[in-house]
Amino acid sequence: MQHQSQGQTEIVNECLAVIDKVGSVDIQQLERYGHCLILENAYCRVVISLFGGQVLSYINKFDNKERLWLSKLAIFDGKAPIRGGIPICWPWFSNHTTNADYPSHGYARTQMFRLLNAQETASSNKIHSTSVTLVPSQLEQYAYSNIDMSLVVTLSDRLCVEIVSTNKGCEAVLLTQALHSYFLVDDIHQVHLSGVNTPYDDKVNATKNNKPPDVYNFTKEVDRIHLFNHLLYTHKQTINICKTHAAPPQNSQHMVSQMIEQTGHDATVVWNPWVDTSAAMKDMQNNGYKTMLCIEAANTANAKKPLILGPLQTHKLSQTIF
Ligand SMILES: O=P(O)(O)OC[C@H]1O[C@H](O)[C@H](O)[C@@H](O)[C@@H]1O
Repeated sequence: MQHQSQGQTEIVNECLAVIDKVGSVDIQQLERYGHCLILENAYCRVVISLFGGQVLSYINKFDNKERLWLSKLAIFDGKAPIRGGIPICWPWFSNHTTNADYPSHGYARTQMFRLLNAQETASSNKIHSTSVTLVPSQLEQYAYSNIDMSLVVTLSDRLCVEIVSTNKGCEAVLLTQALHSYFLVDDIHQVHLSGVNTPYDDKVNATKNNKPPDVYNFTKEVDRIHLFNHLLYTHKQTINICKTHAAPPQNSQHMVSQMIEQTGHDATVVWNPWVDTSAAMKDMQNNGYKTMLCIEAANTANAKKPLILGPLQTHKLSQTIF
């Protein structure tokens, strides 16, 4: 359990004031996770840790199944990044491009977030949605103070997570980032992906521009950055995680177990650490890799033309999970 500092008490009190009249949002101190926002409506329930603004659980009441994987050995000490759910990698993805001493995947995932706003709206199809806007509590670190970031989590009959970044300075800034979602799967050996079909850079063997697989299944460690050429960031990509029933072969049947949509990205990262890398991670069980698959909406430095945020420009990166 996290130790509660004075800063945290302020953050929690602020949350209470913001959600005062919003019935579908609650704040609770959960046994293992610490302070979390809970959004619940007739269709779905989501749990968001104030540490890292990280979604930890998302259940769609359509089938009452958990969609996200959270490591049984995840560390909740208020310092280390939490292994699982939807970590927010911002304002850089992977290693920092110029400073090797900076932490991997940025600093948003290891700080407390404040709740700025919570609201309920009825949309045209009568599905009520609840939306919360969170912001990192400390933006001044690592010379990124000129970029404002907010995290907008919207729950309707689906979950949408969006990172909104605005450059309020007068110099252009390279922005790399990811919604590093860990999806829960029954058995990675019986999973294949559809909709991820652009060439990829392979971080496992450091090769570039590899042809995407015809049948995207999993038999070894995978750490791939699939790149797009579009530069307008308006392209909506639909990805399906499918369950493969391969026996007997003549009756092969593929079932979609998870649909994901993403926009604002120039890459989709697909990661499964497999046996050895799982075993080497202290916050992952040895067999943890069997029930997880990361599908990440990302902007990466691998892009032909990486995302440069000009003065007063805003960029939105989003992932919707059904
Ligand atoms: O262990 P973390 O810092 O959370 O990173 C976990 C993984 O994130 C991404 O998917 C990267 O492509 C991987 O190379 C990395 O191992």
